[in-house]
Amino acid sequence: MSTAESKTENKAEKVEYEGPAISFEDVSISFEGNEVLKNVSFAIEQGETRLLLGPAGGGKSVLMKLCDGLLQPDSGTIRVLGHEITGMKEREMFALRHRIGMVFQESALFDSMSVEDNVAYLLHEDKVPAEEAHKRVEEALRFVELEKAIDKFPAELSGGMRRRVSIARAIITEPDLILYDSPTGGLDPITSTTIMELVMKRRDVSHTTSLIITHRLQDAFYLATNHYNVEKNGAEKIPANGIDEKTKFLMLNDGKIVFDGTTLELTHSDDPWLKEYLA
Ligand SMILES: Nc1ncnc2c1ncn2[C@@H]1O[C@H](COP(=O)(O)OP(=O)(O)OP(=O)(O)O)[C@@H](O)[C@H]1O
Repeated sequence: MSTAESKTENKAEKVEYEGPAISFEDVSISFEGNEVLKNVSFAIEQGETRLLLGPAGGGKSVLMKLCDGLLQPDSGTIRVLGHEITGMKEREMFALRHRIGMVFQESALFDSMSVEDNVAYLLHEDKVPAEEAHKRVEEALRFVELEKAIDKFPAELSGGMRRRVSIARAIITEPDLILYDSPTGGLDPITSTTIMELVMKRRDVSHTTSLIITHRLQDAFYLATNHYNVEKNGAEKIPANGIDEKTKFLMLNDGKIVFDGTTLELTHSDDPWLKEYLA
């Protein structure tokens, strides 16, 4: 069986669509007169992993919330997974959100629920039978290597474990797109690396399109220069200083796109602002 065939089989309900996974055309949004995104346009192709970087307050989280329909722009057009979501009714957006996994900043788990119920949250909403839900939770927890924590509560987990649970929750519906908002924020460097390995595994094993906000340049370059090795169950440097062709960068500064391109284009850029940011 070819890789493409086995990939389709593994996906619960893969929906085919034309065009990019995400596209923004001339999108602007303000809060109380403060223009946070200014005529932003870009596209993320299907299968791509896009790293979203830039100084604090530049509009990264706002951009991500627009992708999930949690915010609506003042002007411009946003398409996600083949649908125009600008002006979309909440009921339709709700259905589309089942195809989008979101890993929120600081994990955003429900403290009063067990790990199992946190991970199964969307399945319970969809009234998936208990036995099937339990099987899928086990599978998702296996992916993040946290099967043993299934009966624990968030307060009993470390920050890194909570982040793993939130990744398991995001992948439970086998989404076509994953949005990670600062998945390593607040974690120590070693734990951050293990979380980035999971992001890499999702990229290289499931080939899920993703958008990842990160404040840590080293995390971004780790993802751009390593592949996930299934046999070794870990990251491996791409030989000969190679880079992952599907991993690209998007930089936001003060509400404007200041870079949109490949790792090589970024590292070879002569733009003074970029050079200083990367220094
Ligand atoms: N709901 C909101 N109401 C008012 N202002 C908001 C709202 N959401 C975001 N902002 C403002 O938009 C600007 C951009 O915020 P955003 O969180 O997108 O930045 P960011 O690039 O993600 O920053 P960080 O790296 O610190 O997470 C900030 O000035 C913020 O205060």
